[in-house]
Order: sequence, then C-alpha cells, then structure tokens
Amino acid sequence: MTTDLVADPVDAFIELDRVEKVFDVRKKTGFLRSERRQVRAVDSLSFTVPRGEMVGYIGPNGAGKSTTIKMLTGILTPSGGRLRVAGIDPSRERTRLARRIGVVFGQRTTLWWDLPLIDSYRLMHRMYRIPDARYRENLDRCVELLELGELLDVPVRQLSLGQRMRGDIAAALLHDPEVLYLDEPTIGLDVISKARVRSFLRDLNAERGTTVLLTTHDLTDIEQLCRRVMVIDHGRLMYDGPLTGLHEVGESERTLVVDLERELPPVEVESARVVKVEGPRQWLAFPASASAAELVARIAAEYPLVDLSVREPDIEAVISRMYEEKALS
Ligand SMILES: Nc1ncnc2c1ncn2[C@@H]1O[C@H](COP(=O)(O)OP(=O)(O)OP(=O)(O)O)[C@@H](O)[C@H]1O
Repeated sequence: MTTDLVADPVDAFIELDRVEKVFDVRKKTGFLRSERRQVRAVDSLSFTVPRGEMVGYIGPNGAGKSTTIKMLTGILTPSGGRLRVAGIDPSRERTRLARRIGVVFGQRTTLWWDLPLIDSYRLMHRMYRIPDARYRENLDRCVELLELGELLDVPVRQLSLGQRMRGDIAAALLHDPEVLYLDEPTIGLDVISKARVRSFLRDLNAERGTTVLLTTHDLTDIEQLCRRVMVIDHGRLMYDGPLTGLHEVGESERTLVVDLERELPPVEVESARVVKVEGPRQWLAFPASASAAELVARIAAEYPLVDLSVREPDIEAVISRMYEEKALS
C-alpha cells in the first residue's frame, strides 16, 4: 500500500525509497559469551510526503517510528535504500539540513534545564545563526500564539509539562524550518494544553505551509490535524491513507462513559453494548464511525444521565483490530 515515488523534489519533500535500518545487537548468553543478532528496525520502507502536508506517522511500540525520524534528521544512517529531505541526503549533509528542519521530542527537551526559557532561545539564535530580524519575528509570533510571555524568564525546570512543550515547539521553529518532526507532542498534556498545541500546529501548517510529520499515540491529534496517516509495524508500511479508512479497516470502537443518577442495570441501547459497570458509572462500546451525539440522545431519553465523556480508541487497539481483519480476509 505504499505510494509511488514522485521524482520532483519540490513536490516530494520527504522521499524514502526502500529504506532499511538494521541494528547489530549483542546479547549476553553466558559469562564471557555473547551472541550477535540483527534487528531490522526499518524494512524496505517507501513513502513520499509532498511539501506542506501534515501526516500522521503511527504504529505500536518498537515499530520503527523513532528510527525513521532519526534517519530523516541525519542522526542515523540508513543501512540501505534512498532517503531525501528537501533534496538533501540527511546523513551526508546533516548540518545543512538542520537549518531546514525542526524536531520536537515530547519526552525530551532541547532546552537548557537550568536557564530561563529566553536564554535557550538566545543560544539557539546564535547557534543556528538566525538573522536578527527573522529571529525577532519568529520569537514574537511564537510567544504570542503559544502564550509564552510570562514564561520567558522562568527556568525550564520550573515549567509544567505543557508549558515546557510549548517552549520546545517554539525552540524548534525559531529558524523557520520547512519541515517539523513531532514525536508525541501532546503526551501527558491536559485537555486545554493539547487543544492549544493542536490549534497552533494547524495555523502553522495553514499559514506557513510547514510540512509536518507527526508521531503520536493519541488518535485525536491525528483526527484534528492530519488528513493522511501512515501506519508502520515491524519497520514496514502497513497502511497509507485517510484516518477514516483506518477506522474502517480496523473497525475500531469508541467508548462512551456515562454517569447515571444512581446504580442501574446495564443500559440497553441500539448500536452500543455495555462493557463495564462500576456503581452509577457505565462504559459503552460503540462503532467509531457512529455518531456519539445520537447515541447520547438515545440514552438521555430513557436514562437519568448526569455526566458523560467519549474515549477514543488507542492506536494499539486500532492497529491490532486492523491485523485481525486482515488475517480473517
Ligand atoms: N540503537 C539501537 N540499537 C539496537 N536496536 C535498536 C536501536 N534503536 C532502536 N532499536 C530497535 O529497533 C526497533 C524499532 O525501534 P524504534 O525506537 O524505532 O520504535 P518506535 O516505533 O519509535 O517505538 P516507540 O513507540 O516505543 O518509541 C525496536 O525493536 C528497537 O528495539
């Protein structure tokens, strides 16, 4: 299900053609003995991303996502195949490429832990040799849109996770990158911080045409930001298309959590089934493609509803269902 390579580097901003990454791993098997083993982290991976596209890149743990991103930044060299970003071979011209890409790793920070946020930005200004006017303009824009004004003088270690993440996103954008790799940018954030980060990314993509490759375990990130999603597992591309298609392939389910006025027998309603009951709280599974609003209306008409929330299926659940479907077909 891979897309064909597009020859024009302007159109195909990111190009992978049968890219491989094999790690040599030594495993201790005795006191002085060890065994050599090869791990094929990325296996004949081909895809292209046109300039300006925002693509979800998802897969279970150990699927090869980080390895792909590390090859796209030039940190790792592919064992085989051809890889280009903006026409540049990342591992050969890492420094030249660094001026054109931005990277945000949700679980790690590129900021200096003990320094106030603004000092990290000043250091990056010099490190990347960003022209003064451009630095000012980008900083002002990020400070405004990511609401960083009051945080600039705070040492990074004192920032909350959501504040630090916004700080990291700004850091990745100070040099105007044409492409942004985001690895779990909303992990651990509360609902409001997630919404703020997503809205910023949407605007960035729309206004500046920044190409974005987004790795996440949160399907809502993908749903709200990406029209296209690529699923990778065991280093191979398993799916490349719209998120709706993935739902259909995976026949995934969402969960409606309802709080009733009191403890009641399991709710009986068309197109959903109760999967768990705990006192007045009940969990109902329903098809991801069905309307949550209609289901809620049906329940509210017959049951004393106090509160509710909808939970999206996690990526692992969607993917494992996708495999089950494939195995049956
Ligand atoms: N430096 C390395 N040396 C040996 N094996 C590695 C190395 N880096 C990754 N691997 C292996 O390659 C495979 C892919 O790992 P990778 O980190 O790319 O997965 P991932 O999809 O990013 O996973 P996660 O969602 O858990 O971050 C795994 O089996 C991993 O153990």
